[in-house]
Amino acid sequence: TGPKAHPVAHAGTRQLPKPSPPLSLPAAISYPPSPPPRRPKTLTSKDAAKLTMAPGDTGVEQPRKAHRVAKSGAKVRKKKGKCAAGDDEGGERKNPKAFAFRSATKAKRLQSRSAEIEQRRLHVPIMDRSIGEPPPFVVVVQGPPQVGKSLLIKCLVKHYTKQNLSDVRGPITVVSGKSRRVQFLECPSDINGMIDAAKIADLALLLIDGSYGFEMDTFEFLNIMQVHGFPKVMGVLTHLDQFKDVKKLRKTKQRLKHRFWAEIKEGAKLFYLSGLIHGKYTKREVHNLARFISVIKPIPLSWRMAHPYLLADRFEDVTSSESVRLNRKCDRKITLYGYLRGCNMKRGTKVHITGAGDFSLSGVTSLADPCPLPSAAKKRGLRDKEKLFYAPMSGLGDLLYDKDAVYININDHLVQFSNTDDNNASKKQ
Ligand SMILES: Nc1nc2c(ncn2[C@@H]2O[C@H](COP(=O)(O)OP(=O)(O)OP(=O)(O)O)[C@@H](O)[C@H]2O)c(=O)[nH]1
Repeated sequence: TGPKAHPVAHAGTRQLPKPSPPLSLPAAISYPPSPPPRRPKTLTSKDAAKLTMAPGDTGVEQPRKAHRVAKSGAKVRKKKGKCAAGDDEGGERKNPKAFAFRSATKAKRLQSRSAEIEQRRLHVPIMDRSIGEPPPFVVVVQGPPQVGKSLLIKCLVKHYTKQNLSDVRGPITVVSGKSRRVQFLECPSDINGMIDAAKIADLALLLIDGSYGFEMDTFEFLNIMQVHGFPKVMGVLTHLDQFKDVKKLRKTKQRLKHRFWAEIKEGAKLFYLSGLIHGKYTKREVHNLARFISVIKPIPLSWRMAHPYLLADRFEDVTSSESVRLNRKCDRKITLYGYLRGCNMKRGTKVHITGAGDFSLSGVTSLADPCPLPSAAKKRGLRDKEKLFYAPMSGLGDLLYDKDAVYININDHLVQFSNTDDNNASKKQ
C-alpha cells in the first residue's frame, strides 16, 4: 500500500509503538516460528483527520500538503490515450486488435484501392461538354468463336427488357436504369472487327471458355485496347458445366482468375457462368452481371472526349434507284443513324468509316431519340412499360426513326383489322 497510497494519507500517519524485542529462549525448546513482525498499518485520510483532532494529543500538528495532480505515470498515460481516442473517433475503435488486418492479401488490396481513389481525386477534373442526356454506354462482348457471346447478349437483353432476341445483329440499345442506357455490341472474331470494337468500347466483357482456358483472341484484344485507350474490363468464364470434378473446377477457377489478374490488374472482376438451364445462363448469374453493368462508371478517355464519333445503329442506302440501274457500281449515298459521342460534328468534315475509307459529310441532322430515358418523374426503379430497347438491325424495337418518317411497329395481336369485302364474302360462304 505504501508507494500507491495517496499523499494526503501520509501527511497524518503516526508511527505505532515499536514491538518489544523477542525473549531469548533455551535452544532445546522448539517453538513454532514466530510470525514476521507486522508492518505498521497505513492510515487513511479519515483516520488521520480523527487522530489529529483528538483531544490531548501531544504530537505537533503537521501542515497538510495540497493535492498534487499526477502528471506522469501509467494512469496518466492511459487517461490521455482515452481522451485522444474519444476526441478523434467519437469514442469508437477502443480495441485496436479488432480493427487490425488479419490477411496480408486483403490489406494489400485495400491499400492499392485507397491509393487508386486518391490518384483519381488528384486528377484534373475533365470538363463534360455533353449537352442533354448522355449517349448509351457501349458494352462490347468479346471472345473466341463459340464461347457464348450471342447467348450472353440475349440473356442480358432478356433481363433488362423481358424480350426474347432471336438474332444478335448490330448494336442493341436497352434502358437499364433511370438514367442509364446500355448498348450491347458483339465483337467480331477477326482482327479488324476487334480493332473497330476497341475504339468505341466503354466496357469490354471478355468471355473465356473455362474448359479450354485463355485463347489468343483475348490477348490480342487486350493489346488492341492498350493502344486505343483502355476502357473498363470484366471477365466472364463460361462452359464451367463441363467440369465433372468439383475440385478440378475450383482449381481451374483460381488459376484462371490469377492469370486474368496478371493481364488486367489485381482484383479485376471475373464472373462465373456455371452452366445452362433450358439453353440459357442462370437468372441469378445474369442478374449479378447486369447489376455490375448498370452501376459501372465509364473512364473518360481524353482522345475520345476530343473527337466526335458515332456507332451506327442502322444505315440506309438513299442512292436514287435510277443511278443504280444505270451503273450498279455508281457512288452511293448512305445515311447512317446513331448516337453522336465525343464532341460536336459539323457538316463538311471528313469522316473515316472503319473498313471503308474516308468520306466527306454532306449533312448532319438531329433526330428524336429512338430510345429515350424514362421520364424524370420521381419513381423508384423502372416500370415494365418503360423498359425500352432499340435494335433495328436485329429487328427489335417499336419505333424506327428516318430522316423524314417515323415507323411504329405494332404487334398483330394488338391490332383490330377491319374486314375487307373478300373476307366478308368468304365468311358468308
Ligand atoms: N454447355 C455450355 N454450353 C454453352 C455455354 N455457353 C454457350 N454455350 C453454347 O455454345 C454455343 C455457342 O454459343 P453462341 O452464343 O452462339 O457463341 P458465340 O460466341 O456467339 O459464337 P460465334 O458467334 O460463332 O462466335 C451455343 O450452342 C451455346 O448453347 C456454357 O456455359 N455451357
